[in-house]
Amino acid sequence: MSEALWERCLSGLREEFPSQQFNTWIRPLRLADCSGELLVLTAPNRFVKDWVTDKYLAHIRQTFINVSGNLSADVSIDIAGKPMAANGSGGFLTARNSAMPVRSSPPPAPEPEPPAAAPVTEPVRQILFNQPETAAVGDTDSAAALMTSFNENRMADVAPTQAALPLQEVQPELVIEEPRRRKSRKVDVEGGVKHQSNLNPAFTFQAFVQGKSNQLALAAAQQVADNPGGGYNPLFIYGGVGLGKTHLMHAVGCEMLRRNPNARIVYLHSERFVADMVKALQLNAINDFKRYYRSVDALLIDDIQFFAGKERSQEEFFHTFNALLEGGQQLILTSDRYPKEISGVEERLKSRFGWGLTVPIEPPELETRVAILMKKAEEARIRLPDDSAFFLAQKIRSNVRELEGALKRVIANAHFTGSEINTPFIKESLKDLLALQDKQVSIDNIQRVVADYYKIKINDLLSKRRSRSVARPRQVAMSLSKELTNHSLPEIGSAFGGRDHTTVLHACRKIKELRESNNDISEDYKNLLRHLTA
Ligand SMILES: Nc1ncnc2c1ncn2[C@@H]1O[C@H](COP(=O)(O)OP(=O)(O)OP(=O)(O)O)[C@@H](O)[C@H]1O
Repeated sequence: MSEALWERCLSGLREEFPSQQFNTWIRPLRLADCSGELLVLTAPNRFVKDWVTDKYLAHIRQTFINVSGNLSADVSIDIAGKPMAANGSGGFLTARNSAMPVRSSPPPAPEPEPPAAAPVTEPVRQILFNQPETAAVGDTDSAAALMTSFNENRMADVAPTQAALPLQEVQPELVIEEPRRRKSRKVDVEGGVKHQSNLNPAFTFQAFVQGKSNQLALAAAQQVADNPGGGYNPLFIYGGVGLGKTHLMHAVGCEMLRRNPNARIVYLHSERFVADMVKALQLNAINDFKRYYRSVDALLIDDIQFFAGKERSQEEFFHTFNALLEGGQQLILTSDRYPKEISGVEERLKSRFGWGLTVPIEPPELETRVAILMKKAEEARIRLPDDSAFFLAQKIRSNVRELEGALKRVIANAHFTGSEINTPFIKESLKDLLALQDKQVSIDNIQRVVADYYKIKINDLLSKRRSRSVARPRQVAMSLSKELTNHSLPEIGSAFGGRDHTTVLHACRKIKELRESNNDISEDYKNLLRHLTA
């Protein structure tokens, strides 16, 4: 009975929350008890408990009151620490202790330790790394030789060779003329393996601007930096391009290194992991590869979606992942989408991605974009008037990388021409970019075209009317706005008569569903898309 009540609450909550929020916060909750008026839930760890209590408890309580019909019903949330009610959905189970990540399936048997590695032979060294035997790698330690070289190879595409710099000596700064370089930092560890962190010392927590769109990801990253290998392992950050995932991941690594300069932290892009593995396989050096990646304190892998379709790499990563988790070493992963939505990646990996904490990062809203610009200007030691920051933030909405790129262009122009930065100067410096932005489809334009197409008034789209003849075109227009513009869900909601972002999300889902099941809607949508993007 109590389970049925909780299931009904869950269905209600699933309808009300965007899937991201539901999957991250509500789904991991487990029913512990439901006696009379009190629904007792457990959260997999303190972070989830605190966040849900703060943000969602009132909502859950209201839903419980609605489904139970008991006006004085209450909800409490505890941290999972005892066996919980059986419930197959979601990715959490109680782990060794309440602070540990919780698991959806029994942990896999640990893989046997790789046998002692054979030395890297001279031909191998030369073929792979183009290095003579005298290269500065430990000749007697093949793992060190191989992996140092892997990393030197890796660094070749991102940075010229540089002496390692102590982190605290590096001031974050906005480099105008040249993209900022990553500093490589070699760390000696037992067995002689040298790790190169590849961390960008400019990507710190201090340099990261907090906003509504990223506060959760930032809070989670700070928790991980405070307690690496603890309860939030792996930390999985997902969201669109240029929104700060890599920055946050580096910030954790930088903070860990600041606290413990001997920490072995390795950052790499997933494609590099694949490339290294392929090389290791070709050279019969896979055991060195395994030993290297399993001997880190923290492994940070960016854009994990690039593992899609690469089965052998997934297999290797799967074992590395398990070994690191078993060893209490921290994993941080990023992806452009929610783990379960990454296609071409094995289910067992996807489910493991959700064992720790999965947090979204969203496009920043206007205020955050302005704050980011002010911060970047401050770092570059230039004066950016408020109205100019506001103007730029209004014009460039897509992502932070583009925003930063636009500011860099303005700064460079000002530098070369000796001009003062103000709004007219920005307009002049970015006229090509701004013209392109203006050509992009706007919500206004979408509303006008959709209203014309369905022969209704624009005001109807913005009104509260719910008749099918108006509600459906409104949903189509919302869905097109999501697809064709860079506006966030709340921004779209507000452009449609001040609606909530959940209404927009519901509209997008509904239209997606209808386009698959209803030929008329599918045809209408295609026509409108064609018209708007012609
Ligand atoms: N909140 C923020 N505060 C300050 N800088 C930010 C913020 N968010 C993003 N940035 C900056 O924007 C740029 C792009 O961020 P980053 O590379 O982390 O994006 P990403 O989400 O990893 O993108 P991709 O998916 O393309 O790898 C970086 O220079 C980063 O410092």
